[in-house]
Amino acid sequence: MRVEFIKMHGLGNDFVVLDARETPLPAAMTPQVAAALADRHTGIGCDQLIVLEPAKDADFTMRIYNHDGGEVEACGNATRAVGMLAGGNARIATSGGLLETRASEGGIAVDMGEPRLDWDTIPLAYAMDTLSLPVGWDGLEHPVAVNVGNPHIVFFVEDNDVVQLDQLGPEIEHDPLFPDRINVNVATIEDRHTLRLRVWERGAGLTRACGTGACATAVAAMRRGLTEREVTVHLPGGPLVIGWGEDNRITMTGPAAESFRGTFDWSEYS
Ligand SMILES: N[C@@H](CCC[C@H](N)C(=O)O)C(=O)O
Repeated sequence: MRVEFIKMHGLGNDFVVLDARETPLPAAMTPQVAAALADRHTGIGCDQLIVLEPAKDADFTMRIYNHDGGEVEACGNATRAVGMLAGGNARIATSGGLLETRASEGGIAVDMGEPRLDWDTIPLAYAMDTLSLPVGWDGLEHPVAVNVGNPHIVFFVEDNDVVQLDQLGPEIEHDPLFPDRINVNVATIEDRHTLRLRVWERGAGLTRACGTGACATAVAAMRRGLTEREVTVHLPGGPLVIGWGEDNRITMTGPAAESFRGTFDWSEYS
């Protein structure tokens, strides 16, 4: 059976979107099918596979699968992309919580909800101060841990361009300190309004941008008193504006785009 897909991206973090709001998929999505579709050599190719389904208390549900097929709770860039697909304003149910998008001058703005900061909500394997974990990996030390729907660890360094993230990223992602694994962010503070960020994503590796990584890093910088409560985060794929309001909610604003549409034969992937 042929299934339609939409290829989208947010700052080069790319997605295959399967819109099952009206027509269900031929069978339930599995990690194996998701990984096969995400494969850049033998599938369509993407960092994350997104499945949209009907919802009771929201406009629709967004299910998120990493490049490796694992289902996860949140994806900031995909939230902007599917918000755009829905016309700008949408209430989207995810396993990480309800997210709201609206069309804005800078593209799509998303209310990403409240960050979780306690060690067991990250989650970490042991009780620790999440503002400065007493751990380090080859020069990367004393990170901040933040959960913004998904788990992140943030290192502040003098020059994030020189960090060997392709080597340290997988080591940190799989460290037993992180029972659910972790997304790894290395950031450099430019000034009180500007950050530079590179991200090793759990289950996807190095990506051009990570929306939740930008949110987690902004919150980490604000908790440390390094920046103001609104910052521009420059990722390899471009900038996102992140605010952390007095109401404790995070707002992310940035672009999203559709690349192309197509169809594939479900039986080839299942
Ligand atoms: N690209 C995403 C994050 C996708 C999920 C992440 N890799 C995880 O495993 O939590 C974003 O834009 O936030």
